[in-house]
Amino acid sequence: MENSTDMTVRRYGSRESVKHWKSRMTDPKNEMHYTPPTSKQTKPFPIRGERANFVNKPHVIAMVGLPARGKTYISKKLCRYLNWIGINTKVFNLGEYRRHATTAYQCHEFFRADNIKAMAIRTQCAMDALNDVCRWLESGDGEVAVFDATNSTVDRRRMIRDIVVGKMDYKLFFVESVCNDPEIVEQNIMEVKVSSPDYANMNKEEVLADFMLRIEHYRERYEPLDEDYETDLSFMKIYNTGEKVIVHKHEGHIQSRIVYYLMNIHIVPRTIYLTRHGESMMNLEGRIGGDSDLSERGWEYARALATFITSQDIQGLRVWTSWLKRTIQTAGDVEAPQERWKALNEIDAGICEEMTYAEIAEKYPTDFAARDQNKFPYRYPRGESYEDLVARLEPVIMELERQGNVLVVSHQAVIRCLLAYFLDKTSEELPYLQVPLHTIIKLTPVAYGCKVEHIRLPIDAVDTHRPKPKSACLTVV
Ligand SMILES: O=P(O)(O)OC[C@H]1O[C@@](CO)(OP(=O)(O)O)[C@@H](O)[C@@H]1O
Repeated sequence: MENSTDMTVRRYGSRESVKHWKSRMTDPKNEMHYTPPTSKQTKPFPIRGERANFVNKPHVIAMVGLPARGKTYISKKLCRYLNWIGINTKVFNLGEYRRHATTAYQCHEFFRADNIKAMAIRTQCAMDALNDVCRWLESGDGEVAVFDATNSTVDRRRMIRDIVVGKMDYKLFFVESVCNDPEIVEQNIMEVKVSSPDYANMNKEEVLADFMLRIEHYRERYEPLDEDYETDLSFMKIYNTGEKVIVHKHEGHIQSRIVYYLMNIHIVPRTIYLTRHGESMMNLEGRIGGDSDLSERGWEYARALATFITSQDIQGLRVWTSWLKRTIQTAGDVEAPQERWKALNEIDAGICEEMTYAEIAEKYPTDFAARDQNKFPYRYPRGESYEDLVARLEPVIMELERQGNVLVVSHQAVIRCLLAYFLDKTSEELPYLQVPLHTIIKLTPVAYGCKVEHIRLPIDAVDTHRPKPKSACLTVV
């Protein structure tokens, strides 16, 4: 899956915190107390669901570790998570700068410690990447930049600290991935390095041999992070993909969240199955929310789902449903341990619960138009927004990251939020993701992303998807 670097799309979080921090740094009159930004008041309509800002000083997360230790995997995953919770994050991968600055990769010799010419290019690339990191954070667009490189010597980390902390006064947190299990390293090389542009013309065996030598060149100079030596640095060290974790001097909310998240992820292969409940009585009437029973066809789907799951013979499967009848009925015949999560309940439509879209448009035309204009932050009066839902679902994501095979039976809006996390979708795309009834969405982790399969079971159902109107002003029901 591609890492999202699209800066034109505003992610869930507000950038006001960073802009405000910048103005504080540049305005000599400014005291250290916080003045809320005023620009929110000029938005086209009040964004009632806007979440609290998390980041009031830009952060650089710098990876550390020998090649093939999962640094890029961690960087991309962390970036996806932070964007999903509303913190605008981007990965800067040093390998890409190096490929850009050099002609086609020849072999491991390029990485020898005594290759002076190559070393000069590599140092320049690191400076260029860091420059871009700082420019991006300075522009106010970004909140967290992940610097994906080996950063494997004390000297390199000192240079990063001098620029990031000394010059820019940003926060800096190092994440080191240590792996001494040769099987994991080899698996990593075979899964991701063989398809690297560096190795376009080599077969798998040649790639493995070359990459092992590349690692040896790095190992000659490798200086792992050490709390007794680099005493001032904030960092965490992850051993063997999470077997052990050490945290040193982490500071503040954002670093705590990063530590907690990275402590929960694992790389054991598994599959996540997402499905909505079977068609409900309210779906048949075109009504949103409520707690109705399944329709005749919904019950049929429940039976077909159980048969499908049995046919897949999924090891250690767990089933999670919401607290609402339609999901519990749908999962009823599935033979696996079941858990009910209130957090998986459908979006609370507040005063619009159990109404049809046409009724809402007639009774609350202003609200209806506001939702069409900007669906993600729109909060139903006395109900929830998609943005609220993402916050409510964070513990579910964290637990999904810890688990093996799971079948989640939930609702249209909830599954959109979960899908957005796994597929790295923006807040604009999220509320319009297609989650049809009577369809199982199978997610299998591959390399840096997820493979998605839609398995439609052959039982008819109504279509509850309401697409984004062409013009938000001309709302058509
Ligand atoms: O955000 P929109 O597109 O309105 O979709 C969410 C709606 O989907 C529905 C069906 O219309 O979900 P579900 O049937 O999965 O419980 C409503 O309950 C919910 O309000």
